[in-house]
Amino acid sequence: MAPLWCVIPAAGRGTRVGGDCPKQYLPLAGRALILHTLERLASHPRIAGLMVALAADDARWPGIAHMGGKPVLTTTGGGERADSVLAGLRALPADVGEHEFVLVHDAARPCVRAADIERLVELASAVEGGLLGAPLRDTLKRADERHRSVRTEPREQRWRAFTPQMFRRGQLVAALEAASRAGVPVSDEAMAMEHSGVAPLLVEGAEDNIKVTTAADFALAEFLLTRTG
Ligand SMILES: Nc1ccn([C@@H]2O[C@H](COP(=O)(O)OP(=O)(O)OP(=O)(O)O)[C@@H](O)[C@H]2O)c(=O)n1
Ligand SMILES: C[C@](O)(CO)[C@H](O)COP(=O)(O)O
Repeated sequence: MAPLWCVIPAAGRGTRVGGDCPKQYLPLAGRALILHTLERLASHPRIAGLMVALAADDARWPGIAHMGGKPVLTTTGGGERADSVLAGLRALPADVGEHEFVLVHDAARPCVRAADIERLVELASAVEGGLLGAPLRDTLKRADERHRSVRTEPREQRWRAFTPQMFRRGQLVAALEAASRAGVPVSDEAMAMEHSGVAPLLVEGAEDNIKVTTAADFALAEFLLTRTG
C-alpha cells in the first residue's frame, strides 16, 4: 500500500488550556507542541505528506514546507474541528484519489506511537476504515447535575476514541458534508462515518496517546514524549 496523506486539524483556540496563545504553539519540552506532532507523523514510513489546517488569523505558523523529506502543506481551517478537517481534505493535492485512504490526526496528540499508526493502517485498510481507541477500563457512572452518582453504566463495548482516524478521502468528505447538512455536530471522523451508515473498525492503541486538553496535560505529555515513539 502506498504511503498516505495525513490531515492535521490545528485551527483550535485551546480555550480549556487557557494560555495566552493557542495550545498547539505553547512550549512542550522546549518546542511548540505542534512540532512534536508533525515530526512524529512526518517520520513515519506510512505517511506521504502532511496537510495542516490553520486558523485564519494564525500568525505563529513557522512556514514549514518540508519535514523529514515530506511535503507539509497548509490550508485555512474552520470554526469547528470538523470544518477544519473538511477544509484539509478538500485542499489535499489533486492526485490523492477519492478512493485513497487518508489519515486525520489532532495537532494536540503529540505522543502517538509509530507502532499504533502502523497497526491502524494495516487493519483499517482491510475494511472501510477505522480509528485508534481504547476500551473503557474504569467503572462508569451516570451523574446528575449535582455530581451525585445516580447509576452505574455498563462499560462493556465502550471505547474512548483517539486519533489517527483513517478513511477513504471521498467517503469521509461525503460523510462530513452530510453530517453538516443534517445539522449533526460530529466530534470525530468516525462519528460522521457512523452517521453515514459505516461502522469504523476500533483498533486498540496505547492509552498514552493523550490529547493535550488542559494545562495539566502539558506535564504529562512531556513525560510521555520521552517514553513513546
Ligand atoms: N475549529 C477547530 C477546533 C479544533 N481544531 C483542532 O482539533 C484538535 C482537537 O481539538 P481540541 O483539543 O478540542 O482543541 P481546541 O478546540 O483548540 O480546544 P478547546 O476546545 O479547549 O478550545 C486540535 O488539534 C485543534 O487545534 C481545529 O482544527 N479547528
Ligand atoms: C477527535 C478526538 O480527538 C477524539 O477523541 C476528539 O473528539 C477531539 O476533541 P474534542 O474535544 O471532542 O473537540
